Amino acid sequence: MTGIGFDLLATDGRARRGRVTTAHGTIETPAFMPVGTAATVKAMTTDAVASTGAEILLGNTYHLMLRPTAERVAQLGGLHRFMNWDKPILTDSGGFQVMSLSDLRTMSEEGVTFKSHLDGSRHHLTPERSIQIQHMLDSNVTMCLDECTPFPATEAQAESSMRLSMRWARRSKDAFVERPGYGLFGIVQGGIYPEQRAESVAALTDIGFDGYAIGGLAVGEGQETMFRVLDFTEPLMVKDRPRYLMGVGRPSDLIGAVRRGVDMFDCVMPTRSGRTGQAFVRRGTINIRNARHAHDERPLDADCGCPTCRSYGRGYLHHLFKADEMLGPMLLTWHNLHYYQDLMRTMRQAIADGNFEEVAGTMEARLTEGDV
Ligand SMILES: Nc1cc(CSc2ncc[nH]2)c2nc(N)[nH]c(=O)c2c1
Repeated sequence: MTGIGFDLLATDGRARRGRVTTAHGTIETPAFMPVGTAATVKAMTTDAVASTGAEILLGNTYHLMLRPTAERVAQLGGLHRFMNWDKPILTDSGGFQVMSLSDLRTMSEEGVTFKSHLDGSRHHLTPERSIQIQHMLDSNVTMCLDECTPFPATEAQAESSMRLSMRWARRSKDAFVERPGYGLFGIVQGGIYPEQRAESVAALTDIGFDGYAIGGLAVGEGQETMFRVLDFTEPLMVKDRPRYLMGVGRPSDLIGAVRRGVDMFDCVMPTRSGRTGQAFVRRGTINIRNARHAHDERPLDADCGCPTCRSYGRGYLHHLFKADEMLGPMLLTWHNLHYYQDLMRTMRQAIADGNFEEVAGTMEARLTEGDV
């Protein structure tokens, strides 16, 4: 097997059931990838992450190059060994995080120069350097260095930004070291503009990648616009390679994007909001800090089989957050990640069974019931 393998196992409308094969194991798709930014999925051990059903997690070039540095992670055996995760890892290329985290950054044709948000030290990230860092991390899925076009952007701005990313994609591909079970994904840009999105898909397909991410979405455009961009972009993408929608999303985003042919997702929502006391449940969301949960002995979600819902009531979880006990963020993170994996498992089964629309419609309706 050269690069990353992908088998399309079933389709139901535009929804796809597939399997990605890497040197560190397989990933059933549609798949949700928990975010492990600084070599940890916050508040979770890797055994706990694996117990939720996650088969791949995300790392971040930006964070790891600053601390502890890619050289240190490589010296300590690579990211899998370093963080005790022996399944697949996908790493983002760093451009998005530079724009969202660091200040005093300058973009050029060569790459991006920025100051570390940790200690103000200066760093330079080029397509070549990003690919080299991801190789040192021993990442199974490497992402091209791209510029995530801001929203809103004019069509001219989106075109210029996308074309820079396409030139960087070519340089990323030239710098990538091919290894069996390891792959490089291109990232489609183009803002909300059909012609720009089409040009980007064509450019990346012409270069040739193991998978294709859809970038430049989940940047404030809203769900309706995101789905509209997917509706005219996805049909242009090759069917025999995985599609990865970056930074998405809430449960209703995942359902709508699977319906539109997306295979892989990542989002900080289940982990970040779990730490703030927001639980995702089948009927919507619960903010456990709300006083109405203080006396409630029911679990977060009666239909959830996670360790949190099996053993703890809302009243206890409410207490943990009010007392600022670290067990609170741990238990809500664990529940949210388990719920997200249950959602993906349900959609995978529905596509295989040929009743995706019925199952998805029922889940979408329940999400709006509220008053959980
Ligand atoms: N919305 C969004 C989110 C991310 C971060 S995905 C991620 N990295 C680490 C965790 N999660 C993106 N990353 C890149 N490279 N390009 C994008 O267009 C883009 C868009």
